[in-house]
Amino acid sequence: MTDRITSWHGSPSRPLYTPPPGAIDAHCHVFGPMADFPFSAKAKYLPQDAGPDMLFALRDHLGFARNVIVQASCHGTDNAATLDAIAKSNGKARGVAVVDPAISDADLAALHEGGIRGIRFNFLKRLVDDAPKDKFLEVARRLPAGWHVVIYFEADILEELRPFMDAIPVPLVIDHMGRPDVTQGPDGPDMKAFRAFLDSRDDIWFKATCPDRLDPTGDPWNSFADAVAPLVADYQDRVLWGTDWPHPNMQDAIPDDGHLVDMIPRIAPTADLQRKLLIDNPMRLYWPEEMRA
Ligand SMILES: O=C(O)/C=C(\CC(=O)C(=O)O)C(=O)O
Repeated sequence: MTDRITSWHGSPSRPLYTPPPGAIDAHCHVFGPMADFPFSAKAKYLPQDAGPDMLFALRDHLGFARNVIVQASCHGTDNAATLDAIAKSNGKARGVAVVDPAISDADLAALHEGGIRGIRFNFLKRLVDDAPKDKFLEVARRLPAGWHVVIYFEADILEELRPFMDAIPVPLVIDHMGRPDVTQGPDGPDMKAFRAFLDSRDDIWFKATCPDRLDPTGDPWNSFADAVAPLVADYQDRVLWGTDWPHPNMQDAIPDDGHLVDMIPRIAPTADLQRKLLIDNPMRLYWPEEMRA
């Protein structure tokens, strides 16, 4: 691994769709800057810098108000870059950390202070060397109050992960719907299995994200729109949306972020659905104190 890669669009279009005021991009990342926050020795990709200034400029360009920054695997379990971006956001960002499962309770509390509200378990073999379920469960059982667990896996291991996920005692948020094959359509086996999983607990949330990763037909990602719109309609109180900027590992098919935003009205066609997807749902997970006010 030598060359640093660029996986994001240099001049994304302005979306045709205007998000409602207060809209939240609930899945994005920061990379570095490397001089301040070196990448992990175990990183599977080495990106160019994509720090908080760039993220917040994109947020404004696309018409969003807040970000949820998810620790990317290239930073390993050192959450300093994510915490730095949250600290620079003037309260407009919160985050999801990746931790060493042996983390102390005091360090978890410090992450909470820094704006973290969940931890991520990544089961993609191309991104992480190992994913120790027993240790993950142990830390999931002692998270600060109100936190959740984000899980990233591909559709072919959903069933295998079920006993593990069933044992996690806090809400689950599934990245990119567990990467279904969207070309199977809304009633295909992958979507059916994911729906059965969602039906097993009412505290499983998911991100209706990443048409660029999931739809091989390419922009405008019609298969994604067809497969995902019914899921959003049927589980409208537990779905989130995000850009996935800076699109780790997408250097060979970089999406235009403006076009990604234009997917929103196709999967959430009414103002009511859009408010839930972009504001109410992410606020409940990441800024619950403002919901109670
Ligand atoms: O971030 C994503 O949405 C997806 C990723 C990267 C990733 O998860 C990570 O680096 O932690 C992927 O599929 O390569």
